Amino acid sequence: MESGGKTVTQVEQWSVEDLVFRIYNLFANIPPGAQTTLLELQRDEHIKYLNEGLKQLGPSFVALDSSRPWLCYWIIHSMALLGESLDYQLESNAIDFLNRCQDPNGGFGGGPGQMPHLATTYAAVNSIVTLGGQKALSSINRDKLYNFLLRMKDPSGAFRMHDAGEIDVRACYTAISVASILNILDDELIRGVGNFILSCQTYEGGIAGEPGSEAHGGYTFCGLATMILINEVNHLDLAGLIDWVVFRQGVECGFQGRANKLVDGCYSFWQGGVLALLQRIDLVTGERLSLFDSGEEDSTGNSSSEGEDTDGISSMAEETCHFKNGEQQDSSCSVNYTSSSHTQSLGNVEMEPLFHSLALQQYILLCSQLENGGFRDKPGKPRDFYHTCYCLSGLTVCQHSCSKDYDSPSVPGQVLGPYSNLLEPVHPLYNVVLKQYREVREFFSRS
Ligand SMILES: CC(C)=CCC/C(C)=C/CC/C(C)=C/COP(=O)(O)OP(=O)(O)O
Ligand SMILES: [Zn+2]
Repeated sequence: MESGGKTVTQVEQWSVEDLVFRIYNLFANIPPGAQTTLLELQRDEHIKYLNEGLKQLGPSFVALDSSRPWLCYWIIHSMALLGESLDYQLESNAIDFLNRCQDPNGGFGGGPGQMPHLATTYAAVNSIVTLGGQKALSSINRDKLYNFLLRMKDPSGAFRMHDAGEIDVRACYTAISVASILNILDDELIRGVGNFILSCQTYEGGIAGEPGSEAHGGYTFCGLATMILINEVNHLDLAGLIDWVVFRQGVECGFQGRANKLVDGCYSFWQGGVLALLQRIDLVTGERLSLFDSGEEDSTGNSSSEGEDTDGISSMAEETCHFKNGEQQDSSCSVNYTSSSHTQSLGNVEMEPLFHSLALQQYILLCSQLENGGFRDKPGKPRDFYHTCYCLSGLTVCQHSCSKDYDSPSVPGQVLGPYSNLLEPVHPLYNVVLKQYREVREFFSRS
């Protein structure tokens, strides 16, 4: 087949410029009916690919031996995004397997008997939350997990990935995220984290993994989500952050992770998720940000100070709509950007949607999706479960980017391709599907 002067066999070697050309050509030359087919999410093929992956997670599986909870998360979360439930036996095997990765002194390792690590703890906890139900949720030893988190805390307040391991923004995010979702977050875990993240925001506006390094989308997501979870997001230079991240969406329509690098499907979530969070800061934190800035009282009549307000965390995690004149607006309230604190810090500029969501969906569906299932970084690269998870996560963030709150039905115009492409919504702070997030909040609010 000829397309734009290149044969299909050449497509896999196409450069970024060729990709743009390909996208334009596809839409210029193909009749409107056929365009929809090209943009169709290949649900059945993705589910087949993911199910095959789940079956391989058994004891004979040796690849990525120290990242097996990650494989569980990437596959189980992808299935949940597609609205697909797991086979009963596979689900039960996954719970047992993750339980065997749990260290007797708290936290989860990369496999049974491996030392506990914050990244695999985050992956295991998010997998268990996504599996849901009494058996899965009660398998987490929260007391021991809390002790593990305290052990990972450096005297500076930041976290190490593992015993004697590196201190970085990922470690802070994974620690705070699991503590928050399991309802064990307290002042001691929060102490010093905000200052560490602030020291990682660079002159470019994005956030680096550690002080002095280059801003990167993966760390920027981790840093921003952490600052929201600990109720200190107003300390970041939000105008600089927005400025950095909006320029990471390239002419190819996908996102790059850092300046002067190629776009990659996985940044659809890391960078798209940053924008989803920034757009919703008002929604997730109420008007507390502006109240912090001015030192005024909050809507409940309490004057708040940052860092000590754990109630702010739960109110945010329950997706509180913003309060006006002491009255909580109902769930139909609209997000009023002009009244939000971050627009104040931007000089009251009225905010448009922060990224081109339809264009990003186009990159994900046309360039990252494989017809026979799975997603990849870009054409020419093979599919894998990591990219499948984060391309699907980016897709749902796009589809719900204009919703008033996380689980309002997506506006049809926001879904590129057929409406059957619509995925389950996620809670963007944790990247777990909203339904499962609700279940875990309810489950652990009792204890
Ligand atoms: C929750 C959790 C553990 C999050 C991890 C976040 C994440 C994806 C961090 C990215 C790390 C990084 C610097 C990659 C650069 O890789 P590269 O040089 O191959 O890619 P690039 O050229 O696109 O920058
Ligand atoms: Zn990638």
